[in-house]
Amino acid sequence: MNSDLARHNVEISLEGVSMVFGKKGKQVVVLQDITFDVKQHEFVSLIGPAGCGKSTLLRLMADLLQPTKGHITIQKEHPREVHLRRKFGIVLENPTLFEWRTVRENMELPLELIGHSRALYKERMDHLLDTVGLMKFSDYYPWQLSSGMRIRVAIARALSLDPPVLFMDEPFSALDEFTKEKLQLELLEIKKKTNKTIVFVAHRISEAVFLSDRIIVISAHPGRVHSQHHIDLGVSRTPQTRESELFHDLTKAIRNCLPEGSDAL
Ligand SMILES: Nc1ncnc2c1ncn2[C@@H]1O[C@H](COP(=O)(O)OP(=O)(O)OP(=O)(O)O)[C@@H](O)[C@H]1O
Repeated sequence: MNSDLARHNVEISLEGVSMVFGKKGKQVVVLQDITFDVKQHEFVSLIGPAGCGKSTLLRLMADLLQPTKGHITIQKEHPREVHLRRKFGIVLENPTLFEWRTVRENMELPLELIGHSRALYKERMDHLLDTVGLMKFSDYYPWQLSSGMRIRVAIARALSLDPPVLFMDEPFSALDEFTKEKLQLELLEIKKKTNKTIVFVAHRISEAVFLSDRIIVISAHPGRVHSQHHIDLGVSRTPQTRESELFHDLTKAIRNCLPEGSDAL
């Protein structure tokens, strides 16, 4: 691919991004000189030792924080502009659902916030409910759902305005191993159906390898891009993919990049 074409495909771009927390005299440089691109429709995971700044990096991209230095663009625009036009969705760890609203009503919340008629979007909501496998549960309340189903509602809510980009911060970390693996497979299905660009803060190396097209390893103190790894496991990943030699080799290669004792195992 020539460089013009490669640039044309860029969805998110970070250039020389640094983040310093604290006031003068007691400043902590959390991220330093971070530069990378995320291509349209790519699934990119961030991984690194605890406290290296992965969530901070995601929050900078999602306009929840402003960088001390450097530039971030999404589709060549400032994240603020993109945020205002609701062109990305976010799913955080332990997402909050409104317990007095049904699954469908929780998903409709972003539409209501910008004054869209719910009736007009019924078809889209039906389609989304189908995409996340919750059609039969649309009238359930959050307290009637399993933890995995609650996360599926949060993903559907983040996609309700059909944004091209989805940011996810360790969305599965609180789930048991069985539910986590099921949700990872479902997320790949959702990705296939919706073709979103996804930036995902991963809890485990194996999770990042299973889900991603590319993994960016962040080193700590300060957080910098340590290395990037293309994950050539193809588009049709199944539970058997986790048993393959390539999967084990990729996981091992990334583990070897992380300092000993990192909790991202
Ligand atoms: N608003 C803030 N003010 C001051 N320091 C902060 C703030 N947000 C994050 N930090 C600090 O920045 C560092 C990076 O935090 P961050 O949550 O981004 O790391 P992380 O890699 O996502 O960690 P984990 O893997 O444990 O979730 C930590 O030392 C944290 O204490």
